[in-house]
Amino acid sequence: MTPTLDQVRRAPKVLLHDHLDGGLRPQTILELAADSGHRLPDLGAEPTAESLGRWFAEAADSGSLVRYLETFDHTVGVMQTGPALTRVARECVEDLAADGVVYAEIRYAPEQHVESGLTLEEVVAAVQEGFDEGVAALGGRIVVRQLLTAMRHQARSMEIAELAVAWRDRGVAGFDIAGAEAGYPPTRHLDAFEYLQRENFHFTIHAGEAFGLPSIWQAIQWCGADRLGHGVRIIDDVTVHDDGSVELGRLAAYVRDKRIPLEMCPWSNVQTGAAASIADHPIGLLKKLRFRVTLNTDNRLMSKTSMTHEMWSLVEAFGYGLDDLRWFTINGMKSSFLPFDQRLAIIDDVIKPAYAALLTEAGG
Ligand SMILES: O=c1[nH]cnc2c1ncn2[C@H]1C[C@H](O)[C@@H](CO)O1
Ligand SMILES: [Zn+2]
Repeated sequence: MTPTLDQVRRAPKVLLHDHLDGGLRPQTILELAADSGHRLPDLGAEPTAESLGRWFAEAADSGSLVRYLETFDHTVGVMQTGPALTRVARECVEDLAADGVVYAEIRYAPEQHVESGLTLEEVVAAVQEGFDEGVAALGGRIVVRQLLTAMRHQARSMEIAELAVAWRDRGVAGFDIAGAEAGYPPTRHLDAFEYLQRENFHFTIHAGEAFGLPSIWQAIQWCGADRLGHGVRIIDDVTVHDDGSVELGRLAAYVRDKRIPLEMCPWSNVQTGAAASIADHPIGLLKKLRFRVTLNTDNRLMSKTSMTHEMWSLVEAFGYGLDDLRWFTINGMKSSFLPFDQRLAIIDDVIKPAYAALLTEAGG
């Protein structure tokens, strides 16, 4: 049964892959740029929230991850003070809650926010302050955790991993590496991943987005990633025969057997050229094959998206019903870096009852 857009809006959502510096409100960027003197891109006329938002989406719509990433200069550029980081973090929580998100893990790279003299510690504290303010203002309707990202072309991953562990009981649930994938394999940061494993901590790795199976293989078999950021290229290890039968290669079989979560971000992949369109996105087949697929936004500003938009696009492209959206949502919650009892509580007390009510309303 096809849900209405309004039902999708109201459905509870879980978001594991969303970049803090990829989700700013355009109006906030304008105001923070005016405060800080950061030079925004030349739009030919005085920028408005609308024209700036359009610029991000168009510039990011490049077919290349490297060019997509260039737009972040103008979000990271205005996130260099404590108050700016706190504001962006608070607004992020407000926007996600308004979109129906009940649990979110938000990532960013602390090392990119020290240009004006903040310490790494101060960066994490400022973001946490914004999350706490946002969650408190919403009466705890949403649970939010930080993931600390290290940039894969830099050499600070060990330091960031230690920072994440130091904050593990104060709002940081995990670690990640991001940035241009080709030329920067996950094994470059093996020491950081080994450290995190020794600390019994959690991490995900952006892998299989702009680069293929070797990146996914390294992330899992060398680095021990709990989850894969994107992981779309796992489809290269899946063969569909003429008679419709499907054969999994060794790596794809391992990922499915071990229930390794794929943090899929369909619209981001269309923009960077990792998928030709939503209808052609491997998420359709991977879901059918029962991989542990989760649905995410990646960068709400650059991809002009939201969880509602991602879900609605899948409803339109694949005819998904509320039961399919519930499956993605529960997969997301099962795959989160929260302690098991807290995951279960959100599934049993929040997600299941809300979907049951929606299904009853939809007559199913
Ligand atoms: O989809 C992505 N792939 C790789 N890196 C990404 C993606 N989206 C954002 N980033 C980078 C740019 C940000 O500045 C950084 C930290 O959030 O992570
Ligand atoms: Zn990402």
